[in-house]
Amino acid sequence: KQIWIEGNIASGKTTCLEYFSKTSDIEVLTEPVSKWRNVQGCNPLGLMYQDPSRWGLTLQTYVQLTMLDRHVLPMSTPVRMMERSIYSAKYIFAENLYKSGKMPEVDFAVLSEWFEWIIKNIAIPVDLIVYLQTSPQTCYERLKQRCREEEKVIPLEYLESIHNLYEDWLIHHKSFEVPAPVLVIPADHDLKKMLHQYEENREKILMAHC
Ligand SMILES: Nc1ncnc2c1ncn2[C@@H]1O[C@H](COP(=O)(O)OP(=O)(O)O)[C@@H](O)[C@H]1O
Ligand SMILES: Cc1cn([C@H]2C[C@H](O)[C@@H](COP(=O)(O)O)O2)c(=O)[nH]c1=O
Repeated sequence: KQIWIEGNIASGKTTCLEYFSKTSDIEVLTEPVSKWRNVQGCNPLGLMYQDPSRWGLTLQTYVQLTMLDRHVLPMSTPVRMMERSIYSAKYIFAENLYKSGKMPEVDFAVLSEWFEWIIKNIAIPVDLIVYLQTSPQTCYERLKQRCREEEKVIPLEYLESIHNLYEDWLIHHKSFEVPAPVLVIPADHDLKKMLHQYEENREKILMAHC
């Protein structure tokens, strides 16, 4: 079973995965953010936030590669939970850069051709998408609390755009094809309630498509 945990920046994906990582026979793959912050001594994530028009393609190309690298890892347990996917990198983040006028058309076209080639030629199986649905305001507060250096420049409006793209994709089915059933978990609640909800949904999540 392959399960993707999707949601806005600082919605609680890593915290959710940490919780499930305590279960035996589950492999948890977190996002390779450390790579996005340091590739051979360069920081494409930081560069993108400083100057998205110049560095958006650089970051998104690297995100696409590192996500693909995660997707093709052989499974070592019956269940794999992965933080986001090559799909959300493209449908949410690259799309946001392009739609907001910060990614030039030619950059978006090249990235899109790469993406289309990958999903046509390489199997990227998924059984369930768990969407942690938050308000942008909650994410904004959690983002400030987490205090990742590169993200200090993120305004609330950025989280609103990411939120709207997620909602159009996974809730309203208005933008792109959704590759698996979606389980929506309301995620504005405090940690105690979130852990309770994860427990309540444990079977639904781990038995995806049985
Ligand atoms: N339910 C919650 N209530 C309050 N704070 C939370 C909750 N879940 C996570 N956090 C905190 O919010 C920040 C972002 O959470 P994280 O799990 O890293 O999100 P993501 O992986 O989606 O970016 C972290 O500082 C984390 O400790
Ligand atoms: C997938 C993806 C992510 N990013 C950025 C967004 C955030 O600043 C970090 C990921 O952190 P999170 O707390 O796990 O959401 O990376 C991006 O710019 N482009 C992408 O495709």
